[in-house]
Amino acid sequence: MIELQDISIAFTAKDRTVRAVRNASLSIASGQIFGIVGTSGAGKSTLLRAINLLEPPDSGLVLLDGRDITGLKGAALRRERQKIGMIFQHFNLMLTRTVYDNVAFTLHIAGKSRQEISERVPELLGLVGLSDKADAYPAQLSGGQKQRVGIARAIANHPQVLLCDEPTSALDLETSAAILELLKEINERLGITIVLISHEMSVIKKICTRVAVMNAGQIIEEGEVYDIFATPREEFTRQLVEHTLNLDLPARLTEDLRGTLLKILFLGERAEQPLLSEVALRFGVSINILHGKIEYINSRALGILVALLDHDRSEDGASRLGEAIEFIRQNTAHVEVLHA
Ligand SMILES: Nc1ncnc2c1ncn2[C@@H]1O[C@H](COP(=O)(O)OP(=O)(O)OP(=O)(O)O)[C@@H](O)[C@H]1O
Repeated sequence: MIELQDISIAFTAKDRTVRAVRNASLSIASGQIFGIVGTSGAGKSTLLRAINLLEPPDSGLVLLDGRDITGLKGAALRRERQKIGMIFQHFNLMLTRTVYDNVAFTLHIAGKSRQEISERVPELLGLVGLSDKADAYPAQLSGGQKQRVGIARAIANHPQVLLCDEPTSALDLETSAAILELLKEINERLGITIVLISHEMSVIKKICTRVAVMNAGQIIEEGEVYDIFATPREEFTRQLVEHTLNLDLPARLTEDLRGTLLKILFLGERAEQPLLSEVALRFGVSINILHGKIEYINSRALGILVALLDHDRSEDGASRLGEAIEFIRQNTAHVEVLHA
């Protein structure tokens, strides 16, 4: 369990002080893949680096399994840091050393014998899928392969925790997905707790179970990834989520609309049921679906539809439309009227 209690970190350069992290508190359960998301400059990196005290907090506490490690220095700090591996956006490999030596170096620093190193490095390279690259230099590797070396190095000393600082931001989409899969596998197979920061909600969605949202140095919202996507509380979070779900309609679709345009959210099994055809039959309204998708987040379905409802010109048409919208409201997670 990692606990951050009321962490604040400020940087002063020349006469300017930047309050990078402001009163941030988090509990991260062991075995979890925990995400921290926010736009550039939100303070994510600084908060992540507080966990292994690369960025010692000005105030607040860092607890690892209930032990306060905030004030540790020297050998005691180095011992704690062995329990926390880290990977970086730009990999931070030693360019003049081979893949084998990059990984071996970490083991050497931790005091492992030659024998232990010669057994452990091939095991690690196998785990990250680089058995055939032991003698290659970083310059000979693709971005994804470099990050695999970074991961092998970070988990070499059997850490409890792996900190990931924008681990896929320098990679293309496909490679990024493969690296996230590898991190997931490491979490499941080795039980290592992962804390990952990203500016992309899509990365968080793929791999994390819980997420904290940061804005201007503060944690503004925290919860299960599914819940944050389904019902974000803060406007800032809602915008991040909407951007990821990509529900923008082309302008021409919303010009000269006749009827009521709804955004409807279905959760869990409801996302797979044909509610709208039932509504059309029951209330005699027309339904035109303009946009829709079902996302699966941690294997739970989240359905989103943008639909235009309209009524005929009969006397009770308008009231039937009202009843239809109310029925949808009662049978789905959330209904937003985009245009009436
Ligand atoms: N060593 C430093 N010295 C001075 N200012 C810093 C330092 N490190 C970070 N900052 C400032 O603190 C704020 C938070 O930076 P941080 O890197 O934690 O944000 P971030 O959310 O990780 O963003 P990014 O993804 O762009 O790195 C920014 O305004 C940044 O300029």
